[in-house]
Amino acid sequence: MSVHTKATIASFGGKLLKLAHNASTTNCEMAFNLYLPPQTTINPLHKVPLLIYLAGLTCTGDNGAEKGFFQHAASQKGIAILYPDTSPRGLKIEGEDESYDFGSGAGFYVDATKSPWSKKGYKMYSYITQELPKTVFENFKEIDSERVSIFGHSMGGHGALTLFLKNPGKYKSVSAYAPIANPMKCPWGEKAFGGYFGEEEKGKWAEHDATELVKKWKGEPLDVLIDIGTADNFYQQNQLLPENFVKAAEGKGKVNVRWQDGYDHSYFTMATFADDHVNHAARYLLEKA
Ligand SMILES: N[C@@H](CCC(=O)N[C@@H](CSC=O)C(=O)NCC(=O)O)C(=O)O
Repeated sequence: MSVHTKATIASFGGKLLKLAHNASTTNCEMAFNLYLPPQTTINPLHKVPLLIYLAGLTCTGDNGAEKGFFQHAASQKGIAILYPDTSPRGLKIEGEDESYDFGSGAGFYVDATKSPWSKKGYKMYSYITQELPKTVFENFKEIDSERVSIFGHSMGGHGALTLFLKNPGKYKSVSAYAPIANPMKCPWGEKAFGGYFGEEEKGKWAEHDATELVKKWKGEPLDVLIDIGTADNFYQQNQLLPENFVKAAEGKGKVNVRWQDGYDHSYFTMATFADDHVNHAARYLLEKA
């Protein structure tokens, strides 16, 4: 599947590409950003690994690319970063654009099973795990499809944790900022899972809940980095529930939750700790690969 380039922007010696393609899973054109580090132009035969950043509610692929500051360390380490959108767009579903936490900008990285969302294209799990990476690897031969990691923020932190836990071995590492760690138990998750799966389908909800998934984890010992600000208003409103994830992950490896004093839910937090998250992925994409 071809992609078209809307802009090429120099960034930390590499280039940030603003791209779009027609996606069959989501039934619409999807915009995304891709950062190619300088190593890809210095030696075109040198393949670089890929780090996928999943953004939160209301975001597009632009938020992380423009405010996350991830290109700084990615440029030094020689890692490409993929910034997908957070939902399909413009599917003409009633209610699609009515609220910030459901529909447009709030795909929750799941494949909806409830109509009309399921029929129209709300299939962000398939899009992120299959169609988008396939498109990227076909069009950018300088990226190594065997070395992929994932991280994200808030709804995207939920996406990163669940995609990692549901696909042992597919991603070399995972980290998250302020993830929605137990969506079955918080207002954001209840609304999204009720809408995309149906209120009664609690078994389906559990298939996309990081706290439920980690209880069943049988893969390699975990090494998860999580940053949360002590001034995060959504943590204070019980939308994130990281303690539930930490408890459920006992005996499954390391879950390093760093409480960052005075930091909030915003991209100032992502930017401040960006190098740590890219370096966490780099340990698995470069050193342990
Ligand atoms: N509009 C909402 C808050 C929306 C919000 O804060 N979104 C966060 C992600 S929240 C979890 O997924 C975000 O990253 N926003 C984009 C940004 O650039 O900050 C409200 O009014 O509460």
